[in-house]
Amino acid sequence: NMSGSEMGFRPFDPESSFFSYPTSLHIEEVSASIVRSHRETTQYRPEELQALRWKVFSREEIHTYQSKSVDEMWQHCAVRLTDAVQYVVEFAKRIPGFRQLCQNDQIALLKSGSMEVVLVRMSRMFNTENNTVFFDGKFAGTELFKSLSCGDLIAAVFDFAHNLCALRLTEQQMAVFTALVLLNADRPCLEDRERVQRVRRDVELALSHILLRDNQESLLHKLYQRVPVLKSLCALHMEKLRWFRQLYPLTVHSLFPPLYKELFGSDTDIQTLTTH
Ligand SMILES: CCS(=O)(=O)c1ccc(CNC(=O)N2CC3(CCCC3)c3nc(-c4c(OC)ncnc4C4CC4)ccc32)cc1
Repeated sequence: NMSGSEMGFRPFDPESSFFSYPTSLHIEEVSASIVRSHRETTQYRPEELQALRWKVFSREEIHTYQSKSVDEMWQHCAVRLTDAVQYVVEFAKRIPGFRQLCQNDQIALLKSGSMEVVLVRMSRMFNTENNTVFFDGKFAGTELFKSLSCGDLIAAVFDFAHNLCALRLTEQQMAVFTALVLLNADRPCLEDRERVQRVRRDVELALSHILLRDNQESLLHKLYQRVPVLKSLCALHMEKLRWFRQLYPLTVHSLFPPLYKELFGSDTDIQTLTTH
């Protein structure tokens, strides 16, 4: 039988960056570490969401949300979104290799990728039977968000969540896919693209490895097809955010969570995102 090196599995030597194939053991370690980080940084476990499945908002509760003013509802949503983004930041920091990227690249990846990961994670909190998403402790339909006056955005978000939820990703598949969404070497203003690409490659191998093991290789294509939709959702969201900021500059400036400036402002304050 052939020896290890003849079989093409050179020992993974982190120094030699030229021909270093990660061994399948290394890829297993990368997957396991990402899945563990995912489990530690998702606010609700699948079984908890399953138990809450039929906890939907009453007509009165929906009415209360719908009677909020535009800026009240945006503020309310902003708090929920910031909470979700904070968990994504924690997840990113635990992806093998992410912390080794320079701080500016970590921030650039989070600035452009954290909302996309929030949207992907929303699909695990979606109930395709009654088209509701888990929000504020119960499952809500699109009508609950009426006072945001962003019907097209909310409809598109629900549509995306529904389609992704229908793929029935396992937690492991979801974990590695969200790590891939973050480790995008094409993001704007990256200082060391090759470095991001190298970290990404191990995660790409991890996803293919997991899908192969689950006998679901066809999912890879379907997942990659969803990435441009994610991008367009975030672009639509940024459009709405600009519109909202024009109407309610004070709200955005004073009441939106501090994370706002880092993720959407120009001056990137490194503190909140990368400390604690
Ligand atoms: C990132 C921190 S920040 O820079 O300070 C910041 C930046 C932007 C905003 C304003 N956008 C906003 O609040 N949005 C947008 C969207 C709907 C379109 C895309 C995601 C969304 N979604 C939710 C949300 C959910 O948030 C966790 N969870 C379940 N469902 C939903 C709603 C059905 C969409 C809750 C708020 C929310 C607020 C704060």
